[in-house]
Amino acid sequence: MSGVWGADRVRAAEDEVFKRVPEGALMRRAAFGLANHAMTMLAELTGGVAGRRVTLLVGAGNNGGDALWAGHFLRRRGVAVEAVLLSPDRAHPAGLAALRRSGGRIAADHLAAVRSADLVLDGIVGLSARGPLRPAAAGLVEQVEAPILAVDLPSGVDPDTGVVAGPAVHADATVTFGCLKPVHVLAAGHCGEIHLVDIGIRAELGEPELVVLSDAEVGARWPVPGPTDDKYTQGVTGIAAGSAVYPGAAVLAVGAAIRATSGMVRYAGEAADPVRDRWPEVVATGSVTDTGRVQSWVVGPGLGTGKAGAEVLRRVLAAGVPVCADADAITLLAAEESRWDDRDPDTPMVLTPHDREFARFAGAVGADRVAAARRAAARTGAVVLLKGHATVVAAPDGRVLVNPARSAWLATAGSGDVLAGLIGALLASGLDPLLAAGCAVRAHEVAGQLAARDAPTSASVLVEVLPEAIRTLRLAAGFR
Ligand SMILES: NC(=O)C1=CN([C@@H]2O[C@H](COP(=O)(O)OP(=O)(O)OC[C@H]3O[C@@H](n4cnc5c(N)ncnc54)[C@H](O)[C@@H]3O)[C@@H](O)[C@H]2O)[C@@H](O)CC1
Ligand SMILES: [K+]
Repeated sequence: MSGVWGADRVRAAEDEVFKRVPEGALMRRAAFGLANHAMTMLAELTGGVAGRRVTLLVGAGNNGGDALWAGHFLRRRGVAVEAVLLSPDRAHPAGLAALRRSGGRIAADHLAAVRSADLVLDGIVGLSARGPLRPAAAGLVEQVEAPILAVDLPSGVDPDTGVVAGPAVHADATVTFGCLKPVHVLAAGHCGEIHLVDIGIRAELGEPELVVLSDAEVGARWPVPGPTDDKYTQGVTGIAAGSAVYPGAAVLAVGAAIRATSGMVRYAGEAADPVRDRWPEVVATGSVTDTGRVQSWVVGPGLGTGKAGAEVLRRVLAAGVPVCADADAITLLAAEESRWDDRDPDTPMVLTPHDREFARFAGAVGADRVAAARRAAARTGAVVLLKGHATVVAAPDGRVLVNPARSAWLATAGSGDVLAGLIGALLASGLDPLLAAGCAVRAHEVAGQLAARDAPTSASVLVEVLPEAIRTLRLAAGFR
């Protein structure tokens, strides 16, 4: 489990450490780790470090200080280092002196320094950054052709929200210090490969603000049958989705639930025939009232937002079992406040909105996606899974899981139906709703990778590769 802490918490932890350790010592430790990664990158990129050139982009604060100190360590290993000082009067004095002592140069011609580099270190701004890159820095970054190693975080990306509101660094790799910050999981695409350098603040950080589940953790939690299990004891998933006009959503959600666990799946709705044709193992009926007992319901995909859909939602919410409400179910809940009352507030619920659906029941998402999801979860008493490139899953008690996307292949029609089916199956197995949603997102993501293999894919293929995705997760957890 990787913990993630915001800028304020990191600063507070650093302040605690400064009571015992001089400020400069922490920075030198950070910069030494940074220089090591720069050396590795240089060696990989150019087959050796002799005669290689590193250019430092140095801003006004300690982030620039890190870059200058790293330049000093690189100089000592024979690398040619040039520093571009974006705010010459405010460049970190000790870092600047160290770089000068070891023979590093201050660039007179900024453009030439950037263009001649084999590797560029982005020390423009770090944790105290506000807003996008300013024009001078943006102009230089645009001219960089060499790989960029971001110091702590890619400059121009908001440290706490990952928002990119204008020009920003697109790093090939990022070396961060002490812990992961929200930018690394919410804007992973701007960070490249992320390396963490320990600077001894972990003990002062306390409980993480966000958590990223690893493949191994998801694999370890994935429900599998034990020797005494039968089809009922593993949890029966009910799927109330699809319609005569839109049977596809039902077929996909049912398929995902079937492949997620070995438990049983029941289907209720107008698409019973196509569902049965595709998935003979499903017990399919026309209506939720005829369905036998289930341990969870998935309601919403392709359901429709008319009277019939509303009645299905009402019955599902009143069933007293965990519910994953997706798509049309969210729209129905948003349309009429009183529909929330059909739910027993103690029964777990997972809502899976994209931004537009979210806005319907909780207001505009805004720049801070984590805060928005947390707010909506607290208000509804449900786990809120806010879809996006990074998926944010918030529990009513304030816990938040984030899944940083590794690609965008999952942005395809029907992908959400598959996710809903997965969540339903994990809820039926008895997993805590936050974990059910978090584990489902991860499996969905891994399935997306396997399905796409660098070419566009489809939701049907996602369902096909689910067993392989679960196998991958379980392998990561050491199950063979
Ligand atoms: N506190 C410490 O001892 C340590 C700090 N570390 C480094 O220090 C960084 C934080 O340093 P600082 O708090 O000095 O702040 P930054 O280096 O992030 O920013 C410095 C200043 O840049 C200006 N600025 C803000 N947004 C800007 C923008 N968009 N464009 C241009 N300028 C902008 C502001 O005046 C800000 O105070 C961390 O990210 C990390 O790299 C590490 O050395 C570890 C130890
Ligand atoms: K930076």
